Amino acid sequence: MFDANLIESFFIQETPFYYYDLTLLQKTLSTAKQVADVHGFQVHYALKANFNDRILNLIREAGFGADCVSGNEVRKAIEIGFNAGDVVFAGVGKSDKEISDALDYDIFAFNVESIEELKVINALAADRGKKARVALRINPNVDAQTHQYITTGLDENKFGIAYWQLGDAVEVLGQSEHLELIGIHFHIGSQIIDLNVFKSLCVKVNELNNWFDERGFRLRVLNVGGGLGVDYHQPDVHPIPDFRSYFSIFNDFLERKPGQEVHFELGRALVSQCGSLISRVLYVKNGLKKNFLILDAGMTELMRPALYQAYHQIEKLTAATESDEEQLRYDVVGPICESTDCFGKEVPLPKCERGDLIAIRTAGAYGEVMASRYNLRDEIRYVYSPVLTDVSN
Ligand SMILES: Cc1ncc(COP(=O)(O)O)c(C=O)c1O
Ligand SMILES: N[C@@H](CCCC[NH3+])C(=O)O
Repeated sequence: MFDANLIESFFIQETPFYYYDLTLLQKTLSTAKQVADVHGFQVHYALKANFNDRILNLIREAGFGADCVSGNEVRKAIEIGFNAGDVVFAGVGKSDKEISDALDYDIFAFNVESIEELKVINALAADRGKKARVALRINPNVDAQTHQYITTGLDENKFGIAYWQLGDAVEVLGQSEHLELIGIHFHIGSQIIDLNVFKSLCVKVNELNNWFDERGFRLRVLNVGGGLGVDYHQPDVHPIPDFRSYFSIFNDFLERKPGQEVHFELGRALVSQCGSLISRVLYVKNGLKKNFLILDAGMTELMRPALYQAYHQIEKLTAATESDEEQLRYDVVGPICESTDCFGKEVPLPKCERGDLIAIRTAGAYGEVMASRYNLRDEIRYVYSPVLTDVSN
């Protein structure tokens, strides 16, 4: 990802910053879009993964819709130029104001997460003399086989409507003149690597699709959410996720009824690999038990390692003139006043010194967006590679 010229250009930048390879982003988007189109699938990009303006613009231009989790994300999507008719809004705690604004924008659909929320949307739509399109987010109790902190589709998770409440939900829908049920929605978790998990999801979606059909609801949309994982260990081997295998599973295992649309909400899979956090070594501290590499970036810039003990590949970016020397092992840490401010332990790296540049890879998703000002840190900066003019290259 980093050639000598690019690394030279990094040396004159103030660090830390996010580097976004927009060429890789465009290739990722066009691959995903082409494969989705083959099956007639629609993809809404989950803004929560990264809502950087340049990135959102490329995603909109590539023909994706937007999946939002807050009123501000809905507004952002509209400001960037996504059609309101391509915006969906999920979230367990939508406020009255967020719902009202989304109704005023006339978004495509609300993914509704509780029976109470159905009633609130109905009342707010009634105030406006409108009919709100809703999909029921159902918790299918499917184990996503991912980190327990990012599993969302188990009974113990707060997300979605439980099976046992579906009868009540249907009753409320029957009494709600200002709601139109357009579909069912699922999202079982994030960074899912075992694609068999999605087969299990399809089984549940098929059962529920039949359940609604038997009760006279002709669902227009089956929305299976996002969750496709990326290769954090070998970003250069798998810079683009295997969208072909992923979409094929849904093509093969989902039983679509005539006219039904299948929607996805991918976040991480589209934007992770195009982003890296670039940082400078401030100090090399040789302790009794460990060697520490103290960077000018910390958990405030990328909190995934501190929050989930997430692995990110760490690389020394060497100027063209330098030769690679002795390999050492370092605990790579930041300047924040927390012991969890650590990007990796015992990381094998060429010998480092003050001023060296370090890249923390696969940071395009849930990186910049989760940055904080803790310790009154600076606002995060970013640098972009040029965009491709011809995406087919
Ligand atoms: C409802 C919903 N849709 C889509 C996503 C995007 O997930 P991912 O980035 O794993 O594709 C999330 C985040 O987990 C989500 O909560
Ligand atoms: N923020 C998480 C994933 C949660 C996705 C949203 N439900 C991550 O960094 O992996």
